[in-house]
Amino acid sequence: MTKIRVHELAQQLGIDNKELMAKLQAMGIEVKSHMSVIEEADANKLKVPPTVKEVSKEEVRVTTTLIRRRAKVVETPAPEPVAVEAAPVKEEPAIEAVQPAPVVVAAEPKAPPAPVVEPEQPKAEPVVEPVAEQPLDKPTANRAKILGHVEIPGLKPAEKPHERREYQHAPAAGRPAPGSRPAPGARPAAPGARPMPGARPDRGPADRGTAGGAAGRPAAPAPVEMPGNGDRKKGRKGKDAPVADAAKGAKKSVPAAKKKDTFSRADVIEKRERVFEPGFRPGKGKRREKERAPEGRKTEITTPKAIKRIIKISETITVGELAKRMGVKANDLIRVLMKMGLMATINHPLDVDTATLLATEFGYEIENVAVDLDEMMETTPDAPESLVKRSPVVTIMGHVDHGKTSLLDAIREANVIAGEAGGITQHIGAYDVELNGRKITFLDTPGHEAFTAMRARGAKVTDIVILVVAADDGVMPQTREAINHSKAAGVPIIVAINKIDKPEAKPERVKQELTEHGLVSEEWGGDTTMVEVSAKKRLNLEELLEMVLLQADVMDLKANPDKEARGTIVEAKLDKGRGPVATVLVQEGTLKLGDYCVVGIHSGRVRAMQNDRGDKVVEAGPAMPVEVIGLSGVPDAGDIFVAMKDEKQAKEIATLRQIKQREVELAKHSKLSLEQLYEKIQKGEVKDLNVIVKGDVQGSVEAVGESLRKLSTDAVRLNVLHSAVGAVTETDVNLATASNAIIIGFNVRPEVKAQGLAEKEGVDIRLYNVIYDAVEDVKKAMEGLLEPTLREKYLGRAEIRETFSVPKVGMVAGCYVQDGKMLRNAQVRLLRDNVVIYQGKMSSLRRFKDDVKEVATGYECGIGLENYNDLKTGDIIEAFEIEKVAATL
Ligand SMILES: Nc1nc2c(ncn2[C@@H]2O[C@H](COP(=O)(O)OP(=O)(O)OP(=O)(O)O)[C@@H](O)[C@H]2O)c(=O)[nH]1
Repeated sequence: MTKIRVHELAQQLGIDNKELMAKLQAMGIEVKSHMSVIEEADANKLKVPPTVKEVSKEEVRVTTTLIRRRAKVVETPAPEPVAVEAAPVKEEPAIEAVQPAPVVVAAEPKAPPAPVVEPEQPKAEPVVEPVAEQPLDKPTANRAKILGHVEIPGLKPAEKPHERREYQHAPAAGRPAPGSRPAPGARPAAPGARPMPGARPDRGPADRGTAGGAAGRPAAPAPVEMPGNGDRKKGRKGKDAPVADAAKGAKKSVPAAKKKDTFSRADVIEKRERVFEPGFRPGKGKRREKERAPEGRKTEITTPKAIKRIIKISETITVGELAKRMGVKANDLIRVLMKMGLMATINHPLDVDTATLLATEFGYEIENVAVDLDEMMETTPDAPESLVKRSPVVTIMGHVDHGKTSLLDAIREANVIAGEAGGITQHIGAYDVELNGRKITFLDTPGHEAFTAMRARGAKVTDIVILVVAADDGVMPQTREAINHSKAAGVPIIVAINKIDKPEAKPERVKQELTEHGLVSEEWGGDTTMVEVSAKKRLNLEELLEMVLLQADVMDLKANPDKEARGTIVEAKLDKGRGPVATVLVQEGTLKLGDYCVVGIHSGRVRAMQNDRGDKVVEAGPAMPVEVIGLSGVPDAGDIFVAMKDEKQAKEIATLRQIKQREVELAKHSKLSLEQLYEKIQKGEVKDLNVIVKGDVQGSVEAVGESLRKLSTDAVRLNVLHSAVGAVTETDVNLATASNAIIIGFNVRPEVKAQGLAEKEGVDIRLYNVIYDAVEDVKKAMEGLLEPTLREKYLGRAEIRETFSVPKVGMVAGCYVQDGKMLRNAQVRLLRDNVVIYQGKMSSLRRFKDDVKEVATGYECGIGLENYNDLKTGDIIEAFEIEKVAATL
């Protein structure tokens, strides 16, 4: 027998505890307090009054989330007590007991028996029936499942959440929802909860009736779907599952059905494809099958057309770029390269041969466009009859202060004064002088530096060199350099012995000294023309020019003026008003106004030209210097100028050159190093080993030079191109670049700029302080036996500005770091006038009073040298590290 506590019963009856206790006592039931327990049977007696003053609730849904409930007392005649009892106790009431409840109250345990809805009861059954008849179960279930997540534009916004909620609740159909317990409210609520079927005009009267019934009640139809849901499920459970299933199907089919009305088939397919089944695209008949067919097929590897299998490169290409162009992974290329014995990264530049090997592996071909470029620029040799005499181009060289500039000026002025075109002379880097109706072109950049720099760029401009030697000074270091540079370029020399007006002038002594350098005067039976001149007094200038013309005659200088012009840039600058301005020395052909041209990496069109006197000219023939306006950029001195008729071609070449320049910079490789020497000798690439020797004293320079010359073999001839006392200079590096030479420094160091240039140009500078080592290295390299070398890495240099004597420590130098950095414990060299006077270790490096690890450029510091005290102001301390470099033979 179940029992119930007094307060629970009081709560159920809606009276307070005391009232209930009084009632119980009146009935003869003993209770002590509200916690006392009474029999259920006794309790039931209390629950059945002759007339029930029932507290019911009137509910009004104010908004979708808010329901207003008002308690109201309904005086109703008591229905059969059984049904009343069943409500709270029975969990699964029979379908017969289901009372249509006023809406949501289904959740209330005290659902009132509702006569209000009595008339609707018979309509409750048919509600489900028409839904069950919907023939949408199978196909719609599928489609609904797929499309359920898709935004359905045809659906009213209010219906969407509704729809979704139903879907969510559907799986709970098997168990009684909590809200479903008060069965009485169940079924009639369902149609109200589901306005959609009801909304369909073809739903049948029952449906409409139900919907109408629901609408007739205070509760709004839409929000009440939850209990309705549960109720319907209950109904299904209680009666027959198929009906419920059908309901479920109907439920789910609703969007599908709706969609049918509002969507085009294409919409659905498009969505399905986008959201669920990329690749799904039903078509009509054969087309559909055709489109679907490839899905099943295996991926075919397509072979590019033959034309696409050719990859054009310009000298070099990086691994990454090659991979991209072949459409393969860079890693695959790297793997193949490793098999070929080359460890490469993605940015590693490959030369044409390697790229060809690699490309062949992947079925591609490499075409070197650079060759094409050369071909494009190539000129057909001129027919002998087309060649006409041209004037010679002269460069003046000589030692400092021997009078180069004075001589140039004197020649020019004399010429101007001589009544030539006159006017104000312009500095354009080159000028013409005339003698007896014949022209001579002088390059206005005296010294061998410019000469060699141009040569290093591949330009061969000068026909004749005038070597100026001061009669009072004789042959000096730069005189020797000039001789060597001219010889290396294979340019004939005419010697101008200057300053003969000076009383102390000794031209004979000069001639004597020159013979030591292989220049023997014609007077003495040699083949070198020597003219005694005075720039100051303008003595023998004409004679000198005559000699130049004579030499030109001997050389038989000719060019074809009747073709597109070719020349060399002598000078170039960016003019604020005129843009890039370049002086071109036309070497063959005739340059005309309006010609298109390509110069190095630039192209352009000749918009204006003027000569060295500032006159506008419309054309310039061979050996004529002319200032050109109209280039796209400022070229470098030494760049080759080529005129062409086709603008497109000019632009194309310039672009290709830009690409090539970039690639060459990437592939910066050394011109020739001792390590590569043997390999190159073996390949037959090197027949002459050119060496430049620089040393601290003449004796050692000669000794090194002589020892090296003796290394010449039948296979390789060793040429000492130039040897001199002093540091390795930029000019030496330029000479080495131009002649593919190696520089050997004996007890000297390269100048900072020379070091940088050598690195840029890939010139090998070898420094020694034992002659034997220098000679041995070259010998071993020639024999292919060069062992791993210890190569030093330059760190920086500091100038000694002051010296201090520190007790117990010795001499310390107050230094200023000019370049790079000073590192404590680095190896150092002490240079006085670029000659090494000490080599050892740094013992201390300080800034103010603190020991520091490193001092950068632009800072001052104190440096002490290990066991060396002979420090002087103006000396240079050079710091370096020794690294081991494996010979790459
Ligand atoms: N007496 C005399 N002095 C001359 C003669 N030629 C040049 N000089 C003087 O020598 C000095 C140097 O002349 P430059 O023409 O500047 O010599 P440079 O070779 O061009 O010198 P750098 O440009 O420094 O290499 C000047 O003071 C000239 O006046 C000459 O024929 N006779």
